[in-house]
Amino acid sequence: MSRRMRAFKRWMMSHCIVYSDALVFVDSPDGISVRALYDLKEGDLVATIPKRSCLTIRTSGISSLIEASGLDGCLGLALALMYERSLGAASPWEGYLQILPDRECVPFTWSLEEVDNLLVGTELHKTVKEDQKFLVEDWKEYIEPLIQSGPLEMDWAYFGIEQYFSAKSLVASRSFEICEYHGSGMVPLADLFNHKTGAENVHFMLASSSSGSDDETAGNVFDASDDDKPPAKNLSNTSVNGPNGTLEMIVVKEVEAGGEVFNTYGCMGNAALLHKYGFTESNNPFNIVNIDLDQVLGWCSSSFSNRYCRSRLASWRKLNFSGCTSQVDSEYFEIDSDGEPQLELRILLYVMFLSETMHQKLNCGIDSLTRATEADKLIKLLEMTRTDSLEQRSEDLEELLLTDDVCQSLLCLADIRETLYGASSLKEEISRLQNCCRMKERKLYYSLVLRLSERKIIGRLRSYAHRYLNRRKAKCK
Ligand SMILES: C[S@@+](CC[C@H](N)C(=O)[O-])C[C@H]1O[C@@H](n2cnc3c(N)ncnc32)[C@H](O)[C@@H]1O
Repeated sequence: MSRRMRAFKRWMMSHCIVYSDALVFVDSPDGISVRALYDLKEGDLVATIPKRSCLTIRTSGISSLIEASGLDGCLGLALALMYERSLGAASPWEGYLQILPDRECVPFTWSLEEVDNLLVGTELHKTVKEDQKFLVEDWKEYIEPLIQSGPLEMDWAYFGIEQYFSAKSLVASRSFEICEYHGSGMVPLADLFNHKTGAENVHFMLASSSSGSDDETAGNVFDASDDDKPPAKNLSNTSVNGPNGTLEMIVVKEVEAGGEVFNTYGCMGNAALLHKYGFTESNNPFNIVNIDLDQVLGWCSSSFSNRYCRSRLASWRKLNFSGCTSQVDSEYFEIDSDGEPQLELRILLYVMFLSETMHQKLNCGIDSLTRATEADKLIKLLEMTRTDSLEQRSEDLEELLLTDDVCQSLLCLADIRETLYGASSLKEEISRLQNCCRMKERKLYYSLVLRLSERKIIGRLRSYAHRYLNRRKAKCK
């Protein structure tokens, strides 16, 4: 066992963190992971972690300054983390802090050149640039004034912009939402488990019956893992609120002796995994690709006049359709991992290609359509804009949107979306990934996995459009 792991184990013991002797902590050049020494069975309680041992804005030595400055959330926690790190051996969390990496390799810590080279075309490119801008703004607005005139002597060496980025990367990738009182916090031990999409072995829970809990409720254990769960990494149900109490770690899926014990950080695609945690997975079923509304409109205006496009877009909007919106204020459509484009995009393209007569008919009846339920709206739209009667079963209705024009425009949009990745072909990127070492070229490796997972979805969008073009051809024969 490594020296830092031994020190961490001693620290856990002195902070009443108790864990099963079936858990083994493996410290390798790839980071720390947790393995099972013996078989773990569903329902086994494998660790208990007192809330008091967690580093939160309430437990940190700088809590009064954080409260007085009105800082909360991730920013407050990042300041607490920087402060405890600045204390070195004098911090009550020293034994825990020494096992943390200096920073997590999340894209907002990359250089601008790396972001531009590795993420261009991907769902993260714009977002990461915005993140970097916002982080600098936050640091200038909230942290810098504390260094210059704060009541504590805060040293630039520990509270500078670099240290802030490092702390934020650790907060993003390792913090858990504990309860309303503590907010999110660094939870020692719980943050040693790696993620596996849809295949986690443990869940973290707030134990409502633990001694010292402020809010003792009927002895139940709160489990944040119900069907419409927040990510299991999130313990945000506040039924057990207050400074004291215990977090528990329970096995939800058995692990054989020797196997790695995984947690889940939630159901998310590779863009979100890379964004928050600095890694990606191959074959992640939650991957998606987005196509911006601006790209769709740009392509439409290469075929139609601007006036024509505006009027078709206005009809689509009058029907109360819209794309998704992001933190960078763009409107976009999702293409799911099977290559199926969001229904709203198919409807927009359908409306774009309506004949002038049908478009006029639609506009005359648009008020009745807006009053229809979501389910009826599509039926009414198709009834109003088609010459033949609708005999299809409802599951086939969406297929009626996929006219030849709509399918052809999906193919064009796929090509346009793909150009954003730059000059390298898909084949070249596959061979780059094959020759890339994950350990030595982490940023390149994970960004290539992201790029390829997105480009594969674009390929599936093409197959989707071809499939419907072929079906229509076959029907016409
Ligand atoms: C909560 S920590 C997990 C413990 C971590 N491995 C360590 O060394 O302390 C989260 C970080 O672990 C790494 N990680 C977790 N799951 C991973 C996975 N499936 N593949 C690669 N890295 C992973 C990522 O660097 C992530 O930001």
